[in-house]
Amino acid sequence: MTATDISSLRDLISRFLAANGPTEQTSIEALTLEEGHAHLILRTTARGAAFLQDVQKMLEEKMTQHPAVTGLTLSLTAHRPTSSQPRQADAARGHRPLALGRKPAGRSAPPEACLPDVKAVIAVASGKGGVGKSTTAVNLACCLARLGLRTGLLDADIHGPSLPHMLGDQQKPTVEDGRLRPLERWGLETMSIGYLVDREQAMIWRGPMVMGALTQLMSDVSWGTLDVLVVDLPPGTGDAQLTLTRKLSDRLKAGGAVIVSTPQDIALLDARRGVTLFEKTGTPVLGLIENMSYFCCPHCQERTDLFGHGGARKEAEALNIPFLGEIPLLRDIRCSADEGTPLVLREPDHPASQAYMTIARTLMTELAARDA
Ligand SMILES: Nc1ncnc2c1ncn2[C@@H]1O[C@H](COP(=O)(O)OP(=O)(O)OP(=O)(O)O)[C@@H](O)[C@H]1O
Repeated sequence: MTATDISSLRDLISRFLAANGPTEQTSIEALTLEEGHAHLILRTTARGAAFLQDVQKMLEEKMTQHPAVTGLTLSLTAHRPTSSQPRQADAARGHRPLALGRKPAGRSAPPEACLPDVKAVIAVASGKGGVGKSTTAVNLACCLARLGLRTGLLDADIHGPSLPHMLGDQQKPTVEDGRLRPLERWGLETMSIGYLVDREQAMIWRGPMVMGALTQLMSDVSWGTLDVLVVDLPPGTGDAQLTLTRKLSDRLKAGGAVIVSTPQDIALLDARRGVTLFEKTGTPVLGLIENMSYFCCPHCQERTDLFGHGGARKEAEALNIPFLGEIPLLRDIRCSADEGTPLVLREPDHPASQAYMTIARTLMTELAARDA
């Protein structure tokens, strides 16, 4: 080992942190090199730790490409959070190292158990945007709460959070004991990035920032004990969805994914991609919902199949997954979402509310079967 090796290694780490941020919160606490084995301790904040967990593997790979490095031990220490600062998951409290111990270079530590007091997660997904995924997630979560389950609702759509609007809540969450308290709304524990930052601000976040924010919404929120957490995933089947599904994989095994689609061929094609994504990550698919299934004229009640009809049922059969039900395209559903009171609460006897309730009962039965 030479002083030049240490110095060039230090440079490499600093450049990596500058490129993958947040540098203002992360510094090299210690770096040693003994017979080719590098020991690196990074000091960071709760927010920095969340980012670093996502880029840790890349950093390890970069370091082991350095000619003087044959092995690596990487530890993170977190600053003790102040009362106004949300903290990273339990393992990062105080100065306790996040990832300790020798491990082969290039291998990440096993992920922390995410949401330890949440029994099951139901991820509501769609292959494309605008098909009514959030509307479905909100109404289903309210139904599950009405059925007696302790239910949470997490808006994981960082680029287009709609929960504050759909739940009619513009408050800011408070911080208690270093963690964000979910907002209690309509009997649900709820959290959304939309409660914390301006929509425009979150819109421009790039990949690592999005993943950092998502990690914090799961780990730095005192969700408490929940029977089920409904997660409104971002639309599409990209990296964010894949990473989230992997992070939640434990809890998703006790729950699963619900895919929302409209009846059109193009939307169904995207829904098929969604099924493939969940199969890839070993997430059980609870089924497919056809939203905007048909239009009912509010005046004469005549039914029109605007986008065709029954496509999702056929697609579900072809994919060998359950078909959970159909929700009509209704002005009442749109209006109640815009007014901040989900239809199932505003008009529980409405036929569409009953359709949501039937789907929620099927989901609850499925969760109970997994729990048995
Ligand atoms: N069944 C329905 N009948 C009438 N309007 C609906 C229905 N489902 C959703 N909508 C309306 O369609 C619009 C889009 O819905 P929503 O935000 O739930 O879609 P999304 O798939 O979550 O979109 P994205 O994820 O791209 O933001 C909203 O105005 C919502 O009120």
